[in-house]
Amino acid sequence: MSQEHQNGKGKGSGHSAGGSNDANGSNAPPVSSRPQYVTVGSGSTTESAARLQAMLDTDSGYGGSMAGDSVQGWHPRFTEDRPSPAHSPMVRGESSQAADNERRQQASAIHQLWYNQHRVALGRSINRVVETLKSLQEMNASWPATYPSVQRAEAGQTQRRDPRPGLVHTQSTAAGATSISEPPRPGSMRRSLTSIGENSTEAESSTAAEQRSVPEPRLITPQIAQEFSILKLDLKLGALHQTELVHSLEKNSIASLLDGKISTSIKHLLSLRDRIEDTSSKVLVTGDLNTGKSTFCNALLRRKILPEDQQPCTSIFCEVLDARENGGVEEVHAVHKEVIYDRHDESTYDVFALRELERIVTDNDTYTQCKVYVKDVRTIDESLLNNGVVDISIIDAPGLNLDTTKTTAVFARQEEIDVVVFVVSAANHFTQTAKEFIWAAAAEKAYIFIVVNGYDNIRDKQRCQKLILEQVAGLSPRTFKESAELVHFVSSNAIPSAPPGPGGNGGGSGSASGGGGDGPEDDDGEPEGKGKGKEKEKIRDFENLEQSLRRFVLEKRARSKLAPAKTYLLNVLGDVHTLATVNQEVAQSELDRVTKELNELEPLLEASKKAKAEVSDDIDKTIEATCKGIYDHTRSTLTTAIAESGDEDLGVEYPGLFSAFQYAEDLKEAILSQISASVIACEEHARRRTVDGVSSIKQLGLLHLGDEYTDLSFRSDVMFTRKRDKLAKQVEIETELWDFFDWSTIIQKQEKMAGTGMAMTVLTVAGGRMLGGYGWIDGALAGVKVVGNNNLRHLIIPGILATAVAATAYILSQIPHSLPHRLSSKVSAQLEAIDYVHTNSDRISSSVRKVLRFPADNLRVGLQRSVEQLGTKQEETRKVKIESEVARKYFGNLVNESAKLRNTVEAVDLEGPAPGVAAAYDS
Ligand SMILES: Nc1nc2c(ncn2[C@@H]2O[C@H](COP(=O)(O)OP(=O)(O)OP(=O)(O)O)[C@@H](O)[C@H]2O)c(=O)[nH]1
Repeated sequence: MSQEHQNGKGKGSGHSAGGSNDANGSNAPPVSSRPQYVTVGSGSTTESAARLQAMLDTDSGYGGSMAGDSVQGWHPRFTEDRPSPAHSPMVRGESSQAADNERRQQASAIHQLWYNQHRVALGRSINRVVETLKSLQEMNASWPATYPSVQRAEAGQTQRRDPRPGLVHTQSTAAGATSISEPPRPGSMRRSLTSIGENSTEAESSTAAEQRSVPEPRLITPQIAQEFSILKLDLKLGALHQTELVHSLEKNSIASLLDGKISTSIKHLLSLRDRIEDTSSKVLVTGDLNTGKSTFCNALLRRKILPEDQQPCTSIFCEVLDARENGGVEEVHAVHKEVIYDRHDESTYDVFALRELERIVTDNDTYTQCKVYVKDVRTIDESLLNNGVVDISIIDAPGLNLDTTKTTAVFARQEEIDVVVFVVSAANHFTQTAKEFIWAAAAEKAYIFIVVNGYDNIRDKQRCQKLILEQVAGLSPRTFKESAELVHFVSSNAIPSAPPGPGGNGGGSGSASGGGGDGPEDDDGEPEGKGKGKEKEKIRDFENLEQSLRRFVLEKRARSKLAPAKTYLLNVLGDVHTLATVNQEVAQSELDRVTKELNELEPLLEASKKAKAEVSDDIDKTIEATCKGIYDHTRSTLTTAIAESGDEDLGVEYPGLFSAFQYAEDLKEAILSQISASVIACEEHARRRTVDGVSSIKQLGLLHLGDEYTDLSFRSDVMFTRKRDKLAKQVEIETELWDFFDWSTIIQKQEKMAGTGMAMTVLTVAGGRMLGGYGWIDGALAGVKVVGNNNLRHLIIPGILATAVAATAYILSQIPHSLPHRLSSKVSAQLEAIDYVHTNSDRISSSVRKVLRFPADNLRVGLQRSVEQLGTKQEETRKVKIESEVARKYFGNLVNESAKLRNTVEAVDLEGPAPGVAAAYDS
């Protein structure tokens, strides 16, 4: 019974790529660009089927319903080389078969509708999640997201802080927030202990409780860290624990790792989107060596296509596809090693005839896999390769052994593999390799279709079933739960098959007709009727398997095709939700922190600005007042010192007349050194005032700058060392003879004495004034008057002499009294001439000003810097505040958005049966 290729025949509306072998899909569909549902069968579509068809046209997800969304629409490539299949001709004719066909059509249409609704919903969700992830990536670039990390309870470490630009930034989390309401995660996420000691049920004494170190509050519990499934960072660097690594890595490194994870996730989501848009499905048949995998595939195809042997022979992956995908030509494409197969690029494979397959399959040095294009000998009602809804290819994998297990596991993990059929020998049960493979595959695929082959060899069939099912329960509980559908006990070699040649037709659709030539011998030696009965039973069992497999592939396609997308979406959304929640908290705590910081900064800055202005004024005033005080003090001190220098006891002994000049020199020196001493005293005074001044500036600095104030070392002893007063050099006074006569005193005394008696005058001159006074000449003249001229003539000479002697003696005796005054007056006059007092006062006060200005300027600079620093800090904090506000808003929205998206994705119910489908197939 060969299958006819019926392009456009018997279709409600044409298949978009019906009859087109154009690889590029250039043959646009005649009516709409969307592919349309293929009505199969006799062509007699009923009203209800037509209605369903119409629904599919409007809500197929291939076009209309997707329009307006950014969901990727129909891809022409998915229809390429996929002509509509022929339907089984009506043999039984008439009503019962027509009703049967219609029922199947309806079931298929309903299923397609149901499937498409879910597909569109998931497609939309994928797009939204991709957009969400992209925005998260952008946010992560501008505001490095905090990756949740676990604080180890036993470590009791203080939370580490991570520097944000210019400011200290909380790395992990805000203290206090101890938990996050985490939505339930998909899958069987196991909750582990939250921390050491938390599960301790032992009673503890109150003292122990007091002494026990309280673990720091944690925002991220270990469970949450564990629950990261997609965006979990793979931090396997060195011997550090993951959480320690999260802490030890810089925040930006974490952010860039996260960025990489997000990119990978986006890529995967896009490939998942392509995958759910794809109408093709792949079934991987695998199992232990020689368990009858090839025999089983051949039985499914009802043709002896794949080589069967009693010894292991399949060494490469053989993918059996409908020949219509190869322009209707039956042939083998043996794919070269390490190339990606492209049917349109012959350099990627070698072409062989079907009969050469056995040789290729055993020659595993040249090829890694081959594509076997075969014509389907069965109608679409029975065919597994093409059934009008989906194109299925069957992949016969090499038997599992040390060399192939890994390859097959990798193969099974491929996204294109919708169903893994595991063939196990009824006699040998599951080997260790088989168990390991199923464990691994079950984690990936959730359901495994198990074929227990060679059931004909088993005598105690019930025991075999029991033992196998027990093992399945342990290996894949979900598969076990649906074992009626997913675990089948069959004898593949009992299925009649056609030879491999072109157009070969083996058992055909009427396979229930009984065992063909390839059927096993009735080795039980039982009567023929009973033997035939057994054969029929084997065929029925196999047909049941086929129906289940079709259901599994078709009806539960949603699970195999859409479930990975749903699971992945839920996982990624769960991760995004966790990240968003954590980062919302972090952004909030960051915002609180910077807001507080800003509130504190503002008055600080104001105070700093005010202090800067005030302190600057204060300092200036203090310096000026100090300098003025020092100037005045110096001036008055020096003036007094100079004025009184003659009155002081200068400590110079009068050595006598003969050393009068020396005496004058000594006196001069003593006067000068006395003045110098008072200069030094003034300097000392100024020094003390300067020390006070410097110290008060320092106090101001400490008051306004605190620790920021840099104290300058001030050495008061160095003051006035460079510009010393060189008084001796400035004053040059010659001692003159007249200096020894104190004319002013003499004249003064003479004035006082005027008006007294002559005798007294003479006596005075001769006696009393001998000791001092300058009026001796007047006295002498008065004496002349008294004595008379004659007497005078006798007296005059000796008198004059006596008087002169007396006067000289007097004058000389007055030297110690008169000379200091005289010299002091001369020094004073000369010092006045050189403006000595002012110069020194100015020198000292200027020096003080200079010294005080140094710390004052330093303080001013410090205050200026403080204002600038506070200003910069305020700017940065404001920036961080804005960033944190944006981040908090963003992550807050992301929390809601991810939760909403999760609800949408969770609402896509792939677990329940497609409406009406089960009933349609229950026959
Ligand atoms: N009795 C019995 N023999 C079977 C059954 N299925 C397959 N065989 C035989 O088991 C042998 C191995 O079958 P294959 O299909 O080559 O096994 P395989 O698993 O494909 O082998 P490799 O891929 O090479 O590992 C063949 O001789 C088959 O005829 C069955 O259900 N019952």
